[in-house]
Amino acid sequence: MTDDLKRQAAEAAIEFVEDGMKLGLGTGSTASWFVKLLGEKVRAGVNVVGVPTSEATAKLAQDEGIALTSLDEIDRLDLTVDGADEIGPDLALIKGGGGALLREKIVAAASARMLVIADAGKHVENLGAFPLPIEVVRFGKKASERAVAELISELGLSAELAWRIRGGELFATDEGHVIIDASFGLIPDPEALARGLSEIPGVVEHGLFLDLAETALIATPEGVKRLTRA
Ligand SMILES: O=C[C@H](O)[C@H](O)[C@H](O)COP(=O)(O)O
Repeated sequence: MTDDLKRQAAEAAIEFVEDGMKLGLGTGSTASWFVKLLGEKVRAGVNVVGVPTSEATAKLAQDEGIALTSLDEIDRLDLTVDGADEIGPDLALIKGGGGALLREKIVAAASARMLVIADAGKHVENLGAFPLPIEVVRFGKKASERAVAELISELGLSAELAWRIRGGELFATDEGHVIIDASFGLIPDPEALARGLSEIPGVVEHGLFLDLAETALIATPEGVKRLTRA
């Protein structure tokens, strides 16, 4: 059921693709549907070029026969289509459940437009039930963790911090960094938290995507809802 909804959101996003576009290609199970459907469009003759937001998406796009480039080769992307872990008020997002947040944010910021696609379960009244990914460099990672904890307490919040582990090892992002997952339950002021996290030297990026998504396509059992940021 959820997978069906993810596919429906991706199908709706395909309608935004025009011949000649430079596209940011998101990461995750929902964005993968978009990449697969884009592959069908390419095989049907539509000419696009993509910038993938992860090694996994690069591999999938290559398998689908989608031409790829990098942000070093082009000036600007027309459109980025990506999934999210949570979509809150004003299309504020939590992303990074798959660890691709850094490249995803760079690609979204280089795009004229970011379109986020999701099943209805991701649409929330307030951000924070999904643990917020915070990407830190390996050097001094314990000091970075302490700085994150201090910031959280200065902001009057509380959160459980956990290093992301996969296969018994610290999870490594495509850029070789590690991730702290911060379980807040509720993030009452995402802007203040985002600002504070960005000021910590060892924090490379965090999963709060604020003022980036312009449109959301949310697939519900009653059809795909389109939300636009005011
Ligand atoms: O790092 C991963 C990305 O931010 C994903 O877009 C996000 O986790 C949503 O993934 P999914 O569509 O698999 O739920």
